[in-house]
Amino acid sequence: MIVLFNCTCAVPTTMDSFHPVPVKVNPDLQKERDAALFNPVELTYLKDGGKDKTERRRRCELLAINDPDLQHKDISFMARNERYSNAVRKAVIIARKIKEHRLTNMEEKQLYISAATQYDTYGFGLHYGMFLPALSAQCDEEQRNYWLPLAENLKILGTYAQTELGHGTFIRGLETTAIYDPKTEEFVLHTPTLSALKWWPGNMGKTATHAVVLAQLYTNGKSYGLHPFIVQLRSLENHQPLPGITLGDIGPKLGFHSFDNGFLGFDHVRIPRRNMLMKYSQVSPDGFYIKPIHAKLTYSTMVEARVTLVSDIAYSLSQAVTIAVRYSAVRRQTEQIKGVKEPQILDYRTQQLKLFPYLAAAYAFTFTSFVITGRYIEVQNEMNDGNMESLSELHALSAGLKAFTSYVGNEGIEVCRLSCGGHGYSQASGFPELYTLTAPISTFEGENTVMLLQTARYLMKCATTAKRGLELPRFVLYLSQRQKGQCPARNESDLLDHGLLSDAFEHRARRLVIEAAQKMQSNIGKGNPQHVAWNNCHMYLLKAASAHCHFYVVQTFVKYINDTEMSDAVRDILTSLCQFYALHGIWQNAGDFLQDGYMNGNQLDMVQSLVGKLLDKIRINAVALVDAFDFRDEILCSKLGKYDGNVYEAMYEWAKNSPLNKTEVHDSYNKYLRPLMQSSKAKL
Ligand SMILES: CCCCCCCCCCCCCCCCC/C=C/C(=O)SCCNC(=O)CCNC(=O)[C@H](O)C(C)(C)COP(=O)(O)OP(=O)(O)OC[C@H]1O[C@@H](n2cnc3c(N)ncnc32)[C@H](O)[C@@H]1OP(=O)(O)O
Ligand SMILES: Cc1cc2nc3c(=O)[nH]c(=O)nc-3n(C[C@H](O)[C@H](O)[C@H](O)COP(=O)(O)OP(=O)(O)OC[C@H]3O[C@@H](n4cnc5c(N)ncnc54)[C@H](O)[C@@H]3O)c2cc1C
Repeated sequence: MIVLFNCTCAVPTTMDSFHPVPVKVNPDLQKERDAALFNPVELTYLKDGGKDKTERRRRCELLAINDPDLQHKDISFMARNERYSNAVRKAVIIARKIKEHRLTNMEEKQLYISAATQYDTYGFGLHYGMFLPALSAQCDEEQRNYWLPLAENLKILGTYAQTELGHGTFIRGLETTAIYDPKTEEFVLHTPTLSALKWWPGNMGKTATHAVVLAQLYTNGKSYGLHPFIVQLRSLENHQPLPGITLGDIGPKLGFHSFDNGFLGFDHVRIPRRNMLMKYSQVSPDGFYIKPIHAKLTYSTMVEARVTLVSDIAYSLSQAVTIAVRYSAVRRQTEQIKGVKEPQILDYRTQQLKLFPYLAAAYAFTFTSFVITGRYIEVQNEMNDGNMESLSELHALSAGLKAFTSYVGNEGIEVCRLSCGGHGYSQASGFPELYTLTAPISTFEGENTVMLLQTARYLMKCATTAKRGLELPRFVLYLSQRQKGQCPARNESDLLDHGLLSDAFEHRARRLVIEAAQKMQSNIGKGNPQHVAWNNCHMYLLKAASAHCHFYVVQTFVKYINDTEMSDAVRDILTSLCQFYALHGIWQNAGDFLQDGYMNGNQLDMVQSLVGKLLDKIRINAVALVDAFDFRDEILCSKLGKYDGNVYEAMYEWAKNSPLNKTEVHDSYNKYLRPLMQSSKAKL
């Protein structure tokens, strides 16, 4: 995104403050920073995993931000074709620069890419985000040695082609076929119907030369279900689609305008036998099929992607609250006392009630993303040793958390936009790009309702296991514990206890999981087949899965504060934020806590009163809390969320760049308006 305005008034950064020292900071924002009760830099270090890591991140970001080759006009002022072309141009430069800057570590590469692309999508997003992970996870040794160097060195560009026009969720129902022909030792890929066209894969419309294609495998006349194949789509000489392959862009979408999501059809396309990715299942030259050690290993690329999306949501939500909180500190509205300055909108309780729950959620999700990423790595290591025991647990956890956090994240970004009034609707705010980039996370990598139902399916099994007194994995161990009678809180100070708050969410999750399991049992008891009972119980199952994820996030937030070393000042504010996250969650879901008498009306009154009191504690630190996310202006890409708070100047400068302002009088005046207004017999 554009960097013109932000750089003009900058002097070099200091070590502790990453932000260029502006000529003048809006006094309202300065006042907020002066009043904060903790040093935001400390929290930045904590969030990044230490001062060294923060400095390394800042260095990577600066490499991209200061690079003249990566500059361009604001994408808001570009048409789709130009955006696509610009994204490809940048992707190519990024690849070259990563080498030049010798960024070898994956985290550094990601930081660099995210600073270089900012609010736009990355032109090789699917190549790095899914194609390479799919190859890494699904190729056998020999295939890895062949394909990975080609993909890593960008000799081929890939995508992940799973979804079809007729099926996205129900992947067992995908129609593309890969029929093995032992005579030639080839698979024949075919699209038998219109609904079998691959539809949606990113970077497929115009960019990719290859795809990992998910297709139904047939050999010796028998169907063996979905398997991954690597297929060349376009010529490496002239980029033309290869014979038998139909390719194109699916057209404009709500967002992702720089992305060429595509369609793909096969007309009996032959590929060598060894283009089936054979780490887990194989077809021998004579067509003999060897099945995988776990039936769902083909789905592993999606599990990895879902884990990553939890961090992405935390990042986007952090950006949204940074914009909205800073803007709310400098925006003044509605005189309260005649002649006295209008208050900062951040002082309105309603504004705080809009923003602070999402500020707290942004931190909660950041800490949750650390834990789930750690768990992913553990399970991955176990799987590399041939132990698949924890795959189901990881699937349930990642599917549920991806859905839970993206629901809240999308809602939060929209609430932040609304909280900025009219200016939130301008592209200058950054919200339209941020919202449309984040919105599809609720859909892709597994539609959210469907993902929560997958978590519920796992929880139902765990409830049965618990009932039988058998052992459960750690993250669902609470299901085997007895329900505690009533919430023991007698006064407000009891309700601030992290243990008590976590217990309340645990109680709610256990009750709702058990309730859903009972409803299922009674539905089946009435003679309903499993799938009918399941459908009848959707409302209980969804609630149970959501409550489980909510508990997981609260518990993770509490544990993070308990287990992490930090200064008293930072601990104090994170403690308030965590209390607020939990209490606000109880208040918003009061019915769940009252329904079985776990809490009573008096306790709920206290919860509500505490939510109000904690608003003050957060209010004084709100700007410092968003400063601690440490987004440079060039990354935030928002005129409302600028670090210096000089919002109106920035908006005016930005608007002047609108292509409509290129000429004083637009062409349409001479074409349409002038004839209309100057004709004596104008007909409308
Ligand atoms: C220089 C280098 C730098 C690197 C930088 C990197 C930069 C990266 C930038 C990235 C930018 C990316 C941009 C945007 C990307 C967007 C891309 C989007 C991609 C996609 O959307 S891909 C398509 C995703 N599709 C889906 O997710 C489909 C969802 N559907 C399903 O997953 C399944 O069909 C299902 C789970 C809903 C149902 O499956 P199925 O019918 O087979 O299963 P059942 O319901 O019958 O259950 C059977 C049992 O299987 C278990 N199960 C299901 N899934 C899994 C799994 N994944 N793992 C383990 N187990 C699984 C069920 O739980 C059942 O178990 P049970 O024991 O029988 O109960
Ligand atoms: C921006 C974007 C990028 C994408 N990129 C890729 C890509 O790179 N590669 C790729 O292969 N795909 C990609 N996809 C496709 C994406 O993965 C699918 O759209 C997604 O998995 C949802 O599937 P669907 O479209 O079939 O939704 P549907 O399943 O048709 O969902 C429609 C509705 O039906 C409901 N529903 C469906 N099944 C059930 C059920 N069993 N129980 C209850 N309710 C149900 C859902 O909850 C939803 O409300 C992308 C999609 C988007 C939007």
